Amino acid sequence: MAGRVDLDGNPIKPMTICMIGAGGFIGSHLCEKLMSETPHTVLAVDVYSDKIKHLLEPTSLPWNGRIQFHRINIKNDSRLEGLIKMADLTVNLAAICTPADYNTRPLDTIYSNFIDALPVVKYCSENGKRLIHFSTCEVYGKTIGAFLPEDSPLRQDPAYFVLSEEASPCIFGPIEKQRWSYACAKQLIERLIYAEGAENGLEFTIVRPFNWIGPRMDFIPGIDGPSEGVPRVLACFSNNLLRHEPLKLVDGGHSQRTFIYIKDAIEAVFLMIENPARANGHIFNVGNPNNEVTVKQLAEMMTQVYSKVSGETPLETPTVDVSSKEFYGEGYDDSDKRIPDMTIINRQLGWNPKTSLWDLLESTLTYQHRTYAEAVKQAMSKTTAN
Ligand SMILES: NC(=O)c1ccc[n+]([C@@H]2O[C@H](COP(=O)([O-])OP(=O)(O)OC[C@H]3O[C@@H](n4cnc5c(N)ncnc54)[C@H](O)[C@@H]3O)[C@@H](O)[C@H]2O)c1
Ligand SMILES: O=c1ccn([C@@H]2O[C@H](COP(=O)(O)OP(=O)(O)O[C@H]3OC[C@@H](O)[C@H](O)[C@H]3O)[C@@H](O)[C@H]2O)c(=O)[nH]1
Repeated sequence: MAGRVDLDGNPIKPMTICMIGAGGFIGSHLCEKLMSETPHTVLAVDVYSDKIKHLLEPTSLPWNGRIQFHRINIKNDSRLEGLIKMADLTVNLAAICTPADYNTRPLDTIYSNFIDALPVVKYCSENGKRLIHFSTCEVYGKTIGAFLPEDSPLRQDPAYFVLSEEASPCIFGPIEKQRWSYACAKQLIERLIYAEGAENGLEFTIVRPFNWIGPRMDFIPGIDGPSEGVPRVLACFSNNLLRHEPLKLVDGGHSQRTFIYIKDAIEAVFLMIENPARANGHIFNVGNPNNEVTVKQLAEMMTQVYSKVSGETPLETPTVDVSSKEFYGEGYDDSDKRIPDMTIINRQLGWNPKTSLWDLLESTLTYQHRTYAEAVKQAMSKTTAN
């Protein structure tokens, strides 16, 4: 840890970071790396702490005293401003961010992603504190290419699908497609933060994650989350594989995504944290353009990788099609394709992702199997006995 320098060769001073949503998937990985590799202190704010319990106890851990957990719901807790004032930097990760909620709980989604984030922005701006805010690749919505005729050669032209922070428009569906409640709320908070920067000098960085995946993402229904809950695709497919049931392809699984390993993505956030002069005032795509697949291809790959890591033979029919209405309910819609333009993050931070989709699935599914296989087996035998 001694002699750590930033990208311009300046020594990095220990800082205090108020991390809101620290108990979630991304927060837990950030906290882990901050504790093991830096001298920084974290004021970890969340309503849950299960995913960072291993960092909080026992008190003999080498970073004891550098991480404090504050069980706070930011909707209604006056302690928040004090914590932001105590810190040099606030990282805001708190949000409802699972698509199954966007069309079924649109009010909670909008409140969580816009209204609840407002005081955080205000406290940072009023107290002259730096803010790193987590937005989403969903602010781009659909690609321009999605509106071209199916057989148009322009669909192959990157100008019609690569998503660029400074050039791409944000294209959402109609209001009755409540899927876009999340993207729209995230877009508005981005605009507010940008305006605070322009009018009041707020030092900010906005992160747009493109499908970060890895261990500790979401939950396995009925094991460490509600039986009827619908997590994001990694956990949905993991659950199907653990239960030896077909993976469900929503509307045929034709949508395309680029997946990035959480550990690669965290490196990018670290560079932002420790290089304010290069990160302030910027919006960054953080993804892996080399890891693009259709959801159907993802299902096929996960089936193959899971068979390798678990030693179980895949089902003869490993996937089944399901309509989005049946799976998510009324008001669902989808992003067609998400390839991040990497120009700005390359230029400002010299960062590039490293891990291939196969490798990241292998380490992630090894973790899923080790963590959940036994519990799922027990839960299934109990259900059969009943
Ligand atoms: N994982 C991805 O690929 C991805 C993609 C795009 C955007 N993001 C954004 O990154 C952020 C973190 O995502 P994640 O994947 O870690 O999700 P997550 O659900 O695992 O983490 C969010 C955390 O915020 C906490 N939280 C929510 N509301 C809160 C409140 N009112 N008070 C206190 N804590 C609250 C939750 O308890 C949870 O621990 C979110 O803002 C999300 O929109 C993530
Ligand atoms: O079991 C499933 C689950 C999901 N899917 C499909 O898989 C794709 C990816 O679904 P995810 O649940 O991971 O969520 P999305 O990629 O659509 O959105 C995510 O992207 C960025 C973040 O802001 C959020 O974490 C989330 O909104 C979608 O096309 C979805 O319809 C399936 O085909 N089967």
